[in-house]
Parts: sequence; C-alpha cells; structure tokens
Amino acid sequence: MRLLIVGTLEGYITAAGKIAMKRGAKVSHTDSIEGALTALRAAAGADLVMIDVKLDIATFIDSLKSERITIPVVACGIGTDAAAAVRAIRAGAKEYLPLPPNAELIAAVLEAVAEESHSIVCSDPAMLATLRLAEQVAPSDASVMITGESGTGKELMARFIHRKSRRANEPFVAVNCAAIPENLLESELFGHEKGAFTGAVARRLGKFEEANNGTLLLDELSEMHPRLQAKLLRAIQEKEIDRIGSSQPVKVNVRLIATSNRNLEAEVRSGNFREDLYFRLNVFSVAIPSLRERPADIPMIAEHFLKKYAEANGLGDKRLTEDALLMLKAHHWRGNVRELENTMHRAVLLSRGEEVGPEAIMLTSKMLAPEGSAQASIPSDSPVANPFAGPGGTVPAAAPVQPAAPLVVPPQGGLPTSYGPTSYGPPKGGKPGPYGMPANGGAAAAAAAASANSGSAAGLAALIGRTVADVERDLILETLTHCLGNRTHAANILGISIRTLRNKLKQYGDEGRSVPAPGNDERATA
Ligand SMILES: Nc1ncnc2c1ncn2[C@@H]1O[C@H](COP(=O)(O)OP(=O)(O)OP(=O)(O)O)[C@@H](O)[C@H]1O
Repeated sequence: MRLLIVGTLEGYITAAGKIAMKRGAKVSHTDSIEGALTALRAAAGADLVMIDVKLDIATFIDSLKSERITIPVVACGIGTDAAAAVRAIRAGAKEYLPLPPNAELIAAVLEAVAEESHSIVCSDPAMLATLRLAEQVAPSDASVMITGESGTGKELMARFIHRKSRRANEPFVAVNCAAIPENLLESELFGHEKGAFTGAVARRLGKFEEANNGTLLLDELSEMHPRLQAKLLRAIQEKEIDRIGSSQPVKVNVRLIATSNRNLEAEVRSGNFREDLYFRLNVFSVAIPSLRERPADIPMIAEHFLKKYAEANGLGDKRLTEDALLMLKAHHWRGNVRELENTMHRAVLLSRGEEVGPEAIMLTSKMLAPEGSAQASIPSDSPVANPFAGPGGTVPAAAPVQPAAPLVVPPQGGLPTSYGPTSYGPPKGGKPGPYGMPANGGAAAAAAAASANSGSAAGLAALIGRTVADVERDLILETLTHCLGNRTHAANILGISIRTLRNKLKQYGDEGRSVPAPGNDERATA
C-alpha cells in the first residue's frame, strides 16, 4: 500500500506518516498539488492520497479526473473545522480525517479506502491444492490466467502469486478491465503524452510503466475491447508499449496475470477474444473452485468474517451456532466468498449477544438458491441498510502452504484485519446492502423479482401491461442500486456483459433517468 501525503497536514505530517508506515504503508510526500500531479503522472505510484484540507482539493480532483488518473483522495484537517470537511467531501474527497491523526482512524482508512483485505483463509483440500499450484508457478515469470466464478478470490490469488514471486518487492498493479470504459482503459494501461486528447495537460505514464519490474493484474480481461486486445498483444510480444499520442515505444518488464469469470475458450470460439492473446496469457492457468466445490472452507471463512466484522463494529466476540452453520453449509453461494462475507457482516449486525443463530443469517433471495433449499431471505423492511464491504485487494501470504492443514494465509507486513469500512464513519447515502430490498419505490422490479422468484401467475400478472423495455430498465436499475452502484456485480447478477450494462445505463441517463453512481471500486467508470 503506497500513500502519498500532499501538504503539511497542519504540521502533523510526520505523525501521520509514521502511523501509516507502522501499518505497512510506503509513504511519500510532496508539498503541493502540482508536485502530487507530477508524481502521479510519472507513475511514482500511490494507492491513496492524503491531502491537507487547506489545499485546493477541488482543483486537484478535477485535474485527476481530466487526466484520467484514478486514485482515492482523503482530506485531512483540524477536527473542529466542519466547513472545510464539507467542502472537501463536496469537492470529491472520499473521506475526511480529523487531525491530530488518530492511529485507528488512519488504519481504518488505509484499509477501507484502498480496499485492502488480506488473508486467504482455507482448509478444504481442493483450495489447498490450488494454492500449492499457485505457489509452484509463482517464482517463474510465466503469465498466469486465473479463472473462477465471481467472488471466488481471483484477485486475492493474483496478489498471493505476486508475493510468492521474485518480483515481490516490486509493484503489484491491478486494472479492472470491465470497470473502465474502453476509451479510458487505453490511457490507463498505456499512458498518454501531453496534448494527446482534450484534458491531457501533461504526460501520464500508464499501468504498464507503473508495474515495471513487477506484476500487472488484468482483472476481468474478457471484457477488453478487440481493438485494445490487439494493442495488448503487441505490448506482450514486443515487451514495449506506445503511450497514446507518442511514436516512441517504451520498453517494459512486466509479469502479467489475468483473470476472467467467463469461459475464455468459449469467447475465443465465438470470436470475442483473440486466440493469439489467449495463448500468450494462458501459459499457466489456475482455476479457483467455487465455494460449493470446497464446502470445508465455509465454516472457517464464516468465522473469519464474523470476527473481522465484530471487531470492526466493536461488538465483542461472536460465534456461530450449529444450526447457523448448517444453514451456511446448505446454501448455494452463487456469489461465493464475497456473498459469504456479506452474509457474515449482516449476521454480526443482526445478532444479539455472543451467539449468532439462524435468525441472524439472512441469505440472498431464494431466487439464487437451488430448488428445495429452504432458507431465509432478506425482508423488505430489513434493518440492514449498510453498505457492505466491496471487493478488495489483499496483501497475500509469505507463509508456505501446508498441505491438508487449516490455513490462514496472512498478509506480509500488511494492515490489520480488524478495521472495516463501518468502523470509522457512517455509510454514505444510506443505500441498502447489495442483497437488501430497495428502500423505496421499485415496485416494478419487485414484481419482476417476485415473478422470477416463484414463477407465480400473480407475479407475472403484475407485469402485464408493461413493455419488456420498461421492465428490463427497472430490473437493471434496481439491481444496480442493490449492488451499491457496482457495475461489475450488477452485470454478473443480471447475466449480461458489463459493456451491455454500461450501454443500457448510458441510454437511461440520456433519457433523463437517475442512474446510481459507480461503486467504490469503480470510480473510473463515471
Ligand atoms: N479464501 C478467502 N479468504 C478470505 N477472504 C476471501 C477469500 N476469498 C475471497 N475472499 C474475499 O472475498 C472478496 C472477493 O474476493 P476477490 O475480489 O479476490 O474475488 P474475485 O474472484 O476477484 O471477484 P470478481 O469475480 O468479482 O472479480 C474479497 O473481499 C476477498 O478478500
């Protein structure tokens, strides 16, 4: 985790920097906004910016946007200056940290804002075998393709491979190809020269150059547009890239890891993905089993998140009852570990006392479960209306994988697991959780969901008289709201590509509809 501090933080720069370093962050500093922009353009690399509230944060964030630099910005100022805090948040700062710096708040922000979360928890033989395979391939420079259903831990695995590689002390840089529109993705990956397009006021280095000597993760690669696939292939073959607007190729030394939750071979067969690129990237492939295929992991991962969210919410020890565990084991887990994590977060908030029983286990709707599995779903008046932790990067393990032993692969010099997004501030916007029912309105989508849920005549009857386009729009927008604006997750749930989803959203926006803002991890999609 790399932190860039901008300004003097009211004289607390040393104290804040020391706290961050203790939490495993690499800290750099610059006095001015121009200095920060220069550092970021030069791919000096930062995962988070902490900026003095006295500086012109609005101008800084506008510059980042127009130069297509995506990085969370946290404003810091003397705690009593509420007006400055409001100004900073309005300008686009993600959080406001009061000064003097508080160690726990800084740790929480480091973790939550940069979405660092760290351990690979597992005990199932299927997952242990996958980890052993990953550990074996890690030291080589071979490209790796990680496949697996949504939320199985592909990014976590990529970070694990990086940590185990000879490049461990060099940068690990991740790009979500699905979350960034095509025109931005090219500049994100390859950088641009000054004047290459409107807003390109200075040269900016792309992720390839930022990851030089290290590892570049191309997350959800299957969503990359064919034109960019060609440019990527050239970068891999020639080991050099062309910044947009430049005719001078730049040499790069990058180990590539790609992930996909689509069947890439099928995408190749259907002509959506280049075969030559597929073979270049798929030198080694690591397939992560779904949670359903590694049931022995469920209790351990559930306890892990129970502890994490109980600590994060200051709720003391919690433990699952046998009945609750049985319920978890019987669930279908379409959303895999991410769904289990969200379920445990809800369980922590819903349970009273130390024991977490079945009444606190609110599983996703029955629509997602296989026939015949009886389980609770979230009622429309559920008190659970907090945003839950989104997908996050991790700092994976240094510990060797022990065959057939329960394993928690801890972060290496990373951040503590005991700080969650809810531990340092109120949720913004009070939106419902990803699987909660809409807080207001959404009658059409509720009808559509009811119909899908039960297939009942009543559910279908509620739709009669409406056009398919209308029902589709409501379903898409409501699903997006449930996913807190996260395009990737919404597309997965809807069973459509992120590109189709984005096109639909653009259309709805053009028609004057209100479209939920992108989720935390998709800031570049705005
Ligand atoms: N074995 C595990 N132990 C602990 N946490 C895990 C494990 N696997 C996944 N997670 C957590 O689950 C969430 C989803 O993981 P991750 O983002 O790596 O999945 P993914 O397969 O890359 O998701 P997507 O398909 O949406 O890109 C993250 O919060 C991650 O930390």
